Amino acid sequence: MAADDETAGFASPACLAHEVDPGYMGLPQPGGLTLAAWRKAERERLIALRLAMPQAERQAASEAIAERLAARIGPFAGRTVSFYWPFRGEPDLRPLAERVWAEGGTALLPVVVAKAAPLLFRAWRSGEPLEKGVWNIPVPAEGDAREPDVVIAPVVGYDSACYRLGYGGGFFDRTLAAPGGRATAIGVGYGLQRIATIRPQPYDIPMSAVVTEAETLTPARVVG
Ligand SMILES: Nc1nc2c(c(=O)[nH]1)N(C=O)[C@@H](CNc1ccc(C(=O)N[C@@H](CCC(=O)O)C(=O)O)cc1)CN2
Ligand SMILES: Nc1ncnc2c1ncn2[C@@H]1O[C@H](COP(=O)(O)OP(=O)(O)OP(=O)(O)O)[C@@H](O)[C@H]1O
Repeated sequence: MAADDETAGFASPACLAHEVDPGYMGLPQPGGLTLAAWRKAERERLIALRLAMPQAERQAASEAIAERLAARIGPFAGRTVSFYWPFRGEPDLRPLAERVWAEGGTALLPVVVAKAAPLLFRAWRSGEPLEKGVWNIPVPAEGDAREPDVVIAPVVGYDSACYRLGYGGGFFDRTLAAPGGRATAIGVGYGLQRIATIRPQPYDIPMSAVVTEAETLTPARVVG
C-alpha cells in the first residue's frame, strides 16, 4: 500500500545501478548476451541488411534523405554542416554537401585523430584533396579545425527515442559531449535500420532528429 511506497525522506535511492543496463557493467543480459556482444551482433546484422539493399534503392533513399535534411537544417548560408565520406552502404549525401557550398554554407568532414578521442572537422568541397585517415576513411588533406553547427551522423541502427547505434568507436558521443560543443546532431539512415531500442547507456547522446527516406523522427514525435 501507500506506506510501502514511501521513500522515507530520500529524493532518490542511494544507488542507481538498477537503472543502468546490466550489460554496461559487464553483467549478462536476459538474452544471455552482454551489452557489448549484443551491440556487436546487431551492428553486423544491420550493416548486412543495409548492404543487401540494391544500389538503385540506396541511391533513391539517399536523395529522399537529402531532401528531408535540407528541409530540417536549411537555410545553409553562414552555417557549418558536417557530412561524412560514405562507406559500407551508408546514404551518400555528398550532393547535399555541394548544395551547402552553393548556398553560402560550409561543408565539413570528420577526421579521426585517435581512437577514444573526439573527432576533428575540416572544410571540404568536391575536388579538394583527400588523404587516407584511420580505417582508410578519406579525410581532407589540409585545413584548420572547424566547429560544426550541425553534425550529420550516419547510424548503423536507431530507435524511436532517436538514440544512435554507430560502429562502436564512441566518436560522435565523445564529440558531442566535448566541452564547448554546441552542435545539433542529426542521425541519418534507412528505415530498415530501426530497432526497438539500442539499449541506451549513460554515455549515449540522443540525436535531435533521425532522418530516413520515409520520415523525420524526433525524440518526441514524428514531424513529417
Ligand atoms: N562514413 C563515416 N565516417 C565516419 C564515421 C561514420 O560513422 N561513418 N564515424 C563515426 O564515428 C567516424 C569513424 N568511426 C569509425 C568507428 C569504427 C570503425 C571500425 O571499422 N571499427 C572496427 C573495430 C575497431 C575496434 O574495435 O577498435 C570494425 O568495425 O571492424 C570505423 C569507423 C568518423 N568517420
Ligand atoms: N563521452 C564519452 N566519454 C568517454 N567514453 C565514451 C563516451 N561516449 C562513448 N564512450 C565509450 O565509447 C564506446 C563505444 O560507444 P558506442 O557503443 O555508443 O559507440 P557508437 O556510438 O556506436 O560508435 P560511433 O559513434 O563511433 O559510430 C563505449 O564503450 C563507451 O564507453
